[in-house]
Amino acid sequence: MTMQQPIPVPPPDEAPASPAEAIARVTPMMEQYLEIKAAHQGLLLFYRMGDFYELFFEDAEIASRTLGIVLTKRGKHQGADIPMCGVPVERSEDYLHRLISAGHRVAVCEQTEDPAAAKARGNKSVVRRGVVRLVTPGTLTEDNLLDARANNYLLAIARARSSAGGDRFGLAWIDISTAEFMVTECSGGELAATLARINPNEAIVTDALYNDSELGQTLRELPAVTPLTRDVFDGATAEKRLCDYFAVATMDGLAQLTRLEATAAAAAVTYVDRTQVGKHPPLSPPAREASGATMAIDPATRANLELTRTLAGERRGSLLDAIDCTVTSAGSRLLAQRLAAPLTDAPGIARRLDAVSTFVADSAAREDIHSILRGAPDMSRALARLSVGRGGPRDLAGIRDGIVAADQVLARLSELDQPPQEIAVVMAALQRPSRELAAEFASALDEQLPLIKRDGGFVRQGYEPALDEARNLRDASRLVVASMQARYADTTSVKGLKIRHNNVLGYFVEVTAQHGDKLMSAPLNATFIHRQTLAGQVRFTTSELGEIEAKIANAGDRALGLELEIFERLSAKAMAISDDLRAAAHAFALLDVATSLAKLAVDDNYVRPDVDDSLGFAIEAGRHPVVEQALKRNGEPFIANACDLSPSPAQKSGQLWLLTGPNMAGKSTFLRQNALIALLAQIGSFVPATRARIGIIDRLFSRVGAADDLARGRSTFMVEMVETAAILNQAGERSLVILDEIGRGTATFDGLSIAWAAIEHLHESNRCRTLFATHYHELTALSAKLPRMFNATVRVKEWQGNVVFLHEVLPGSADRSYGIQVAKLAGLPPAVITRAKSVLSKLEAQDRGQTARALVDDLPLFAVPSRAAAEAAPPSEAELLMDAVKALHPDEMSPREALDALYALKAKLPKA
Ligand SMILES: Nc1ncnc2c1ncn2[C@@H]1O[C@H](COP(=O)(O)OP(=O)(O)OP(=O)(O)O)[C@@H](O)[C@H]1O
Repeated sequence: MTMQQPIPVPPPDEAPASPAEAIARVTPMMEQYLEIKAAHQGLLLFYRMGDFYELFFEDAEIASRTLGIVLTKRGKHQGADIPMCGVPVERSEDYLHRLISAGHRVAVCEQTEDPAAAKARGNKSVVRRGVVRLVTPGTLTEDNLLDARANNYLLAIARARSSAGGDRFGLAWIDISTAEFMVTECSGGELAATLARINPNEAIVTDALYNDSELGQTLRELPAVTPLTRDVFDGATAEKRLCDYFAVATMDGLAQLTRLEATAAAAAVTYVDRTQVGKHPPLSPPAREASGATMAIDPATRANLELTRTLAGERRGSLLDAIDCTVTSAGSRLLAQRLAAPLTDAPGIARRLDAVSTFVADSAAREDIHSILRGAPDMSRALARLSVGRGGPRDLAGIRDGIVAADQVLARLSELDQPPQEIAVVMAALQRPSRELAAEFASALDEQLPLIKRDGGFVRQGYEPALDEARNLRDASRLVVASMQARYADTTSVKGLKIRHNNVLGYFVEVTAQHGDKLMSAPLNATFIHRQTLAGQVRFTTSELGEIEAKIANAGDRALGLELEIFERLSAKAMAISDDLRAAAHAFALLDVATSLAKLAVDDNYVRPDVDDSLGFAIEAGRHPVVEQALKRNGEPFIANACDLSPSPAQKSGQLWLLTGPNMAGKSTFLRQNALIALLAQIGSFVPATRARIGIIDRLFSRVGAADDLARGRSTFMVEMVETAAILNQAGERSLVILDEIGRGTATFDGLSIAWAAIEHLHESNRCRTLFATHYHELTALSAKLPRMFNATVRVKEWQGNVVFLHEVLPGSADRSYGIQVAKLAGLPPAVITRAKSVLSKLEAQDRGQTARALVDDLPLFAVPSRAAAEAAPPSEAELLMDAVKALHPDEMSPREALDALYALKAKLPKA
């Protein structure tokens, strides 16, 4: 989060009295600057001066640091130098992008009058300036400031305090680049997961919330948080502000919002209004997201499962990257949205799966649609730019091409036999935009279009007679200038005479210095009026040239004016049907997602999952979508594994699988793959398995791997425990819980005890479907008492003292971890390996398993179904000695190690 300190603004009416104060006098320009800056505290002010945006004071220091540009000085303020830096207007978007990415907000201040008009008011008048827009991370529309494949959400968070049942939060999020507008309400406990799902680029909150000690931590996880005054979050005026924005008398017809949702929604539109300064980007009416409609996934789980980014922060290697075969930016955004919010209603999931199935079955249709979509433009972002006056001719062309593509897609879809519901909805949406509009745009727009409208040159010849006439006049006059040049060269006998143009003199006659005098003397000086003498050239004008120049300028201005008028007219026509265009754009995105998931299913051999309201979870031959692709690239196979956490008829709750197995065997992969398969199923995707039946999962939890969170002052173990606590406190019967090696980060017995107690809690209280991987083999003994617990292990083979990983998950439990073999593979020095082996054999001789079995018997919590096998007698000294000799590998020992081992063995003998 970034915040700026206010800069010192001088008292306005202070008249300079002493010489010192005279030095400190504020220039009129600085006075204007400070006034504008004072109204935009917390933002960097881009102050337009000619071809540059200048930044002053602390703004200049921040910008020069962030952008790596030179910090200079300009004049003095209160006796001190004013730090300054500037960015050229031409390249300002680049700089804006970097400032926004660094979490800053920028107020763009333009000259709002012609400098000539300011001069006319008096010599010392400053050109009027005003802020034309605020550029903030959550309110961007420019293509090059946005990531085409991700949504750019602004999120407003409103809180209702309650002493009784805990705080409630109203959330409203808007992507002004696509007009999406969503609202929801959640409890304090659900806030972190909801924020992680929405993944906003900027959040706005009240000052009070911003400074709240409890929430501060959660907010700091967000990329940018902007505190605003309370009036923006005023519940009493919320409805009115929403009505004003949507120009309706009541919101009832648009959306049914709770008061808290309306408060957040009103705050969001108020902020949009403020940042766009007077422009009014159209938004869809706020759509209410029912709570519980999507799978809750907390931030740690999202990060651990590497859904959209890997733990290293890369898109490559994430689940999204592995499954994204979309061909349009809007499709890619929709897929990311779906992955962030898997559904929890089985019929909704089935509708999505039906659409995917259609294109799995019909490869030709899938490929045809993909190739049409590949060339289709991003209509929703084009519309958004047009709506705030930042659109260009290519945005109009985008809409034209979008409608043409809609026709092509429709033609192809109508060949399908009985399209399923989602495709029928897509077809209906594609029919909506007016075909006449596309035809008109096609006749109005040229083939080659400039990026910006400012210089004209985008309307097709023949579209508007008045424009053609003005253009002809302008071009004919240019020809006249060319013929004048020939005539003047002739009459003056100066062969090299040229007629040129620049912005200061306009059209002028130019000769080399040696001919200057000739034109300045009679009789030629009656025609040629001297304007400028440079080192090598002399410049003149003539009254005839002046006249023709006026004609050219007039015709040019008129042509440009007409073109801009046409642009506005076409743009208004597009805006008038923006709902239809947006519906068609969304339909493209839906189709892109359905066809690309079908492509993925076919290419990677996925199967349609059965998703229902049971508590079942049965995967046959499941695979990890990301690891499988990585192995495939190296030509290696992925070993498929089954997993069944379904409740048995006798036991109504899901099973808990305890997975033991050597290091590197594939435990983490197995755990994650089952979570990812469930997630894929609930976004409506086929899954990497030969069969999958999944009862809706409402919350997904994972504790996988461990990372320090030093920024938050938490050690690895603390992070692990905080995440485990969240799971034990929140998981319910419909949750899926993935726990990987909890308790690993502390002393063995502490860790074992925590893991032990956590398993009991999950089994008895949470009763959720659970996968639990561990190296504490003692825990397998718990299956004797916990009827829904099932032991599974990953198989390895020992071969010539080495371990071979088979990656097969089977019933049973591992007896050892092969940690030393893995360490050997990793290249630990042989001496260390040998020593570790002898330490291990000693430790193993103490047999922790006994303790575990004893504990199982002693548990006060549960009834013991059957007594465990009688405790084995402790090993004799002779047995210990034999174990130690067995652990020796003479071939791998140096003479020195062998000697040490001999001494060690001797030391083990009972003292005589
Ligand atoms: N089913 C599989 N088929 C093929 N290769 C696999 C499979 N599962 C895992 N692997 C490979 O084995 C490597 C190790 O897997 P993983 O990290 O899941 O092991 P682990 O048992 O969790 O190890 P540790 O206990 O040391 O954390 C993976 O990076 C992957 O390349």
